[in-house]
Amino acid sequence: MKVRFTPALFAHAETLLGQLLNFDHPADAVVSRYFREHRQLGHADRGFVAETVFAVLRRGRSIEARCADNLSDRRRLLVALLVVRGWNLRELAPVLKAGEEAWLSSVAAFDESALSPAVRCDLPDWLYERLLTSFTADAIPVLAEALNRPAPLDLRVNTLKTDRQALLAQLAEAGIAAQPGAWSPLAVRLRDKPALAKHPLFLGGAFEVQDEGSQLLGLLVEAKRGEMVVDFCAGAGGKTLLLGAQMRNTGRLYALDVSERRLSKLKPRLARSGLSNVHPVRIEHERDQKVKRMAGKVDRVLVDAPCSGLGTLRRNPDLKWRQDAASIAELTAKQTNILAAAATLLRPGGRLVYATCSLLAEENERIVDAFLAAHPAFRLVPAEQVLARQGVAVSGDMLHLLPHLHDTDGFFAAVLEKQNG
Ligand SMILES: C[S@@+](CC[C@H](N)C(=O)[O-])C[C@H]1O[C@@H](n2cnc3c(N)ncnc32)[C@H](O)[C@@H]1O
Repeated sequence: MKVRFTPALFAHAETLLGQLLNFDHPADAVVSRYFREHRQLGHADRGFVAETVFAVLRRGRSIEARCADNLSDRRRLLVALLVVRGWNLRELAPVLKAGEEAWLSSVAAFDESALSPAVRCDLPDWLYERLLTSFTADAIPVLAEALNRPAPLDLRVNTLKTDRQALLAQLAEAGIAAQPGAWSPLAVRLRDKPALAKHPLFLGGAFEVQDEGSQLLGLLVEAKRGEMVVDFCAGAGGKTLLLGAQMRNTGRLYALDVSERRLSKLKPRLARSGLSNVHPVRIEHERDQKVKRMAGKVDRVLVDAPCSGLGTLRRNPDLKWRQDAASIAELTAKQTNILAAAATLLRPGGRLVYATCSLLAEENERIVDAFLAAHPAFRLVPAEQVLARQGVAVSGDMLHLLPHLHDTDGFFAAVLEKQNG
């Protein structure tokens, strides 16, 4: 749908950007609140405003460099439209003021090659430096380019209600263009971004919205019928729902989280899904008595740990500006403690999957390596073997999903098994 580009619409983007650049709340929450407060904005207007302010968040450093001494929220937006979204001066004309056309022509001719690599990649210096410990200097711009693009919309078919082929046929009938995902046998990728919240297929529980990479983390658990399974950091239950369906709605699946607010978002999703084997449990912290009571009894545990979320920059570009070395250090301490506590739940022979949506080695393999060094009863099971059994061809002992290689969000996962005896 083509938007009617007017000074009034542009002013909405400017006001919203001003709020976002305070960085005091997550960008998606600020955007949702703004749209709730401005209900007169239709679907296309919202799409324009959200995509344009997100373009500024994604490409903030190079946009600032182009603006140089002329920096303002208005100019950030004009540069984002011209350089990031590829609008031309004729398309921008309805909002341009005197002198801005000439200024934008000089901005378009700006030579980025003199900028530092971190600025060219639109990454903060601390993050660029850390990525250099895992990626080559040639790979980081390719990774950054993928992270700076909007994510596609993926669905996970609910196998309790339907199968992928049937869902694809129903979506086609409803005029929604879709294709099977490239990796997950449960995934459907949509061509566009239709509003789905009121769609009968969604309300009937045929699918949930879930990035294809996130689905692979759930598949690594290989939860089976009749088992006792714990989703230790369940949040709003994106992965809980997949685990419950894998268990064919049998056994017991505990959805733990410290946040009542997040767990409460699981309730309507459970109702749609048709699952009745899920038990949401609010815990105070990872050493809660409710956790201790399950020690040694559980077949499988998923630890989808709280993390920097830097693998999700396609959706949450503000995260790179809202974190620093100190917040990462706090997270790694938390991840270490949660993993150690969650591991106590397993029976001998049981399996734990440690997962994050981070790109940083210190939140990922370093946490797992330290855990294995301190817990000789555990061994690493090659992730590629577990996925190959389910028809997924991704290589690596530990799973690294990357937007520039897999066209998913960035994810990490390791499968750990507790030895018998
Ligand atoms: C990455 S999110 C989980 C997302 C969720 N698994 C999903 O697929 O939608 C991490 C979750 O860990 C929770 N968390 C933080 N500290 C925790 C702790 N000590 N024990 C259990 N959960 C915790 C957070 O509230 C958050 O919901």
